[in-house]
Amino acid sequence: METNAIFRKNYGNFRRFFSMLGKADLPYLWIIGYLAASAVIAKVGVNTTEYSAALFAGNVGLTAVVLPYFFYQILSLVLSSVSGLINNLCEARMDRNLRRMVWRKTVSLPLWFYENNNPKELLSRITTDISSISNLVMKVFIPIFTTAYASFVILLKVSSYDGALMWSLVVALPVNILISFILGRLQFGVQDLINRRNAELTASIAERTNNLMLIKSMGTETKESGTGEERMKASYRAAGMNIWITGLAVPIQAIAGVLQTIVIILVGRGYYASGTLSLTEWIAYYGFAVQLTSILSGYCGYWTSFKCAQGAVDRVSQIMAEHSEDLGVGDTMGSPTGGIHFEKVDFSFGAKPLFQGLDLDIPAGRITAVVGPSGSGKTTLLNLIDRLYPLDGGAVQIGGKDTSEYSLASFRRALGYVTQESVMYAGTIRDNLLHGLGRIPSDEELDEACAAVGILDYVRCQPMGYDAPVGESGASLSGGQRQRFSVAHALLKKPDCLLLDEATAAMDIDGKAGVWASIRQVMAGKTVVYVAHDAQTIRNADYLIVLRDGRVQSSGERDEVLASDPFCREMMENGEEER
Ligand SMILES: Nc1ncnc2c1ncn2[C@@H]1O[C@H](COP(=O)(O)OP(=O)(O)OP(=O)(O)O)[C@@H](O)[C@H]1O
Repeated sequence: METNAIFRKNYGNFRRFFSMLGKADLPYLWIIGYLAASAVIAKVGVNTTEYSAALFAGNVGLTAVVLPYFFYQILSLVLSSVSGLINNLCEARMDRNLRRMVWRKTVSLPLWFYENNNPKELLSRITTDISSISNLVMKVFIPIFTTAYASFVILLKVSSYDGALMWSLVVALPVNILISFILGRLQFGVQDLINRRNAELTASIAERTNNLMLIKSMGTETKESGTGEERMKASYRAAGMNIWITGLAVPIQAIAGVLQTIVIILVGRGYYASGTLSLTEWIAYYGFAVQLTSILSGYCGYWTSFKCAQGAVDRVSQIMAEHSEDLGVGDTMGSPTGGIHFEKVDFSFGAKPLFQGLDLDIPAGRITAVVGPSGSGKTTLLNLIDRLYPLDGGAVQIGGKDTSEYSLASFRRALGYVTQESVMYAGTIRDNLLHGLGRIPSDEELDEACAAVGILDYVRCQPMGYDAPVGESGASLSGGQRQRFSVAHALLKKPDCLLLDEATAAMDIDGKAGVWASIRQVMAGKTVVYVAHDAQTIRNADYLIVLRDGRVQSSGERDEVLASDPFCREMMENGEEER
């Protein structure tokens, strides 16, 4: 958690928060509507209180008191319902707009950002944190203004009875604020603990349900259920503390309210007894005092919500402050001619250097395999060609031109990349094959691509054909089938340069041979770079590069390197033995 830069506690950065709100296309007109309705409600509330005071003081004139009282009561009710509705609508719209903005930002962030930040935590930024922020704005910030205005209207009215009388309402203010502050801090502390305990419980359960197969095969069910129960107990203890503190807060606030009422009654009684206040004013004064007390006790809740949302504000505004990848800036990449050249490339993951001054040539129009021991930098090499990470130094060139001069969008369109994971989305086979293609190929073309990778028979066996669902992340497919669809998808893209990271590793021997024959045919005359791990796959290459510890150990024509490089010789010998 400490390594997670964006989740560092950095309270108080409200400049970033307001700049984020400024970009969120907030429903300003609705907010203004809400503020206007609240201002009218404050005024109407004063009238309602005064007419009800007159009524209870015995003035029961139908047109002078009773009808206006009904009118203001109904108006107040209608306006309160409308303003409540507007507030909720504003909050929902704000949720939507903020989520849209943060999601757009999130997908445009560079890859390293996701590696430095836990993706599961990022999900909760877009869901829970944004809800807290919308709630903070609509249920705390804006009501602070509206209730402050309502208090001001009440105080103004009371001061119109007698200037000094107003101070009797204000005198209890510091005590109320202090109580709100202390209770708010306590409640925030416990709420924060509950959130952390619940997050730990959720993460623990999610991790274990994802690894049920491992738990069962290791026979650790009892141990794991004990771990889950410990987390549940911790969560229960935090909830218990919350119940006690809330239970304590209610009588404390009630006692503070009673004390204030005593002050109000004693002061008001004196004014009434001396004839400074009429009976109607005395009742109205009491009504205003009760309203003001209830407004002030609401500030305790504002404080808690504010403190709870502060972390969310900080986390989300830090995401928004990150630099996005600029997809459109640079030259448009046409069909690259010429090989790939690494010119004194430096690259490190954090403080750990991987490539230092790496020089490397990958010939154009040929198939090049990158081999080497685990951790030697093969995958990273492909990632750097695809510009998934920024270089620390040096340049990667294609056809003599620095790849960073091309716009990312056109560059990545020209390249096809099948990664180690063969990522698939929950959708249909067609959705996955068409994903990001920017065109809709005919079924014949889909058939051709699927036949090339030996998966057409599988598609034809599906009652829904290309419209058959593949399950969450392609869960209803085998690893080899996912790889075949991923290669088919890359071939449909018709790339000028194809990168494959162990893209056939999960296929059987015959399957691999068929797929490689198709790749050779479809990519004839174009550049293919792939990571190979076994003796069979390595034979598909024309050219070989052997990496070791981030350096090129050997490179050259396949047969020459196979004969001379000790790592390749060992790999081939092991491969022969396995046959
Ligand atoms: N996201 C990352 N953050 C930190 N270090 C990383 C990251 N990705 C890779 N590395 C490190 O960089 C080195 C090279 O990793 P890379 O995945 O490129 O190796 P590889 O040769 O493809 O390995 P394998 O054959 O096991 O897939 C390794 O030491 C690895 O631990």
